[in-house]
Amino acid sequence: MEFDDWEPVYEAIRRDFGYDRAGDERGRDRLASLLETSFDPSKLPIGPETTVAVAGAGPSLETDRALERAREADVVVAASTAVETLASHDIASDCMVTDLDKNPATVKRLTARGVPVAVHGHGDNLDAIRTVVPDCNHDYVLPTTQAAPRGSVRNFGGFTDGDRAAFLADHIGAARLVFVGWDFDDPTVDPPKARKLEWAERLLFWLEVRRDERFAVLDGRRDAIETTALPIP
Ligand SMILES: Nc1ncnc2c1ncn2[C@@H]1O[C@H](COP(=O)(O)OP(=O)(O)OP(=O)(O)O)[C@@H](O)[C@H]1O
Ligand SMILES: Nc1nc2c(c(=O)[nH]1)N=C(CO)CN2
Repeated sequence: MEFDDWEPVYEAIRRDFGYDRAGDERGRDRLASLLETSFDPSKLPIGPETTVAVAGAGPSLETDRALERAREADVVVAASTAVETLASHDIASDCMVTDLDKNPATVKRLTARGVPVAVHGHGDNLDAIRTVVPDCNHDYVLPTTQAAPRGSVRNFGGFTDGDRAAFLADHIGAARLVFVGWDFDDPTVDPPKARKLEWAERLLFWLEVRRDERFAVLDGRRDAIETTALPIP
């Protein structure tokens, strides 16, 4: 995903949530100032033959079906707390994607063990960046932004941790994406999180159109997805 393609969608998200672009750029610049280099995403074992399980943190992640599909995948890219849920079932994540708002100890531990973590900087996690990133093994931190990329900080597209995981796997050239632990209609989430999940759903729809793939997680939902903000013909 080139930033030019992402930018109009980012603008729509930013307007919807009232995020300040300058704030997101501060998040990006804080990451850039702490990290001169980035983990090279092409080192992830993802390629044209690879099925990637993109794990979200919805309650369905602990169902037998979801765990089985995560085990069957070649590679697991997990969003935020999905890493611990999978680990509690002896499933290791090959990469974590996070904006550091829930489980910083996991971020530090994974990077220390050589598991890459895509750390997202935005206008509302400046303190977390300052307190967590210096304690990570920088060789395994992949800094990301939703604003324009700069220095070591990349933008692969995506907004919530889970859909950014999907855009990252897409960028590296995954053959197939399967989604586990995705519950768009989860009644246990608060209204702001529900709105974020609405955007996540739109973004996954955009991604499947771009990839010319059909994500089963969207089956039965496509007709109701609001697509006006998406550059879909
Ligand atoms: N029902 C759900 N509840 C939470 N996350 C979900 C759900 N369904 C899908 N997801 C995906 O799982 C990701 C990880 O969720 P989690 O609640 O652990 O992290 P988070 O740090 O609050 O996420 P974010 O900061 O992106 O909102 C979400 O970003 C979202 O993309
Ligand atoms: N400025 C800003 N950007 C974000 C935020 C957020 O709370 N503020 N949350 C995200 C995923 O939860 C992704 N991006």
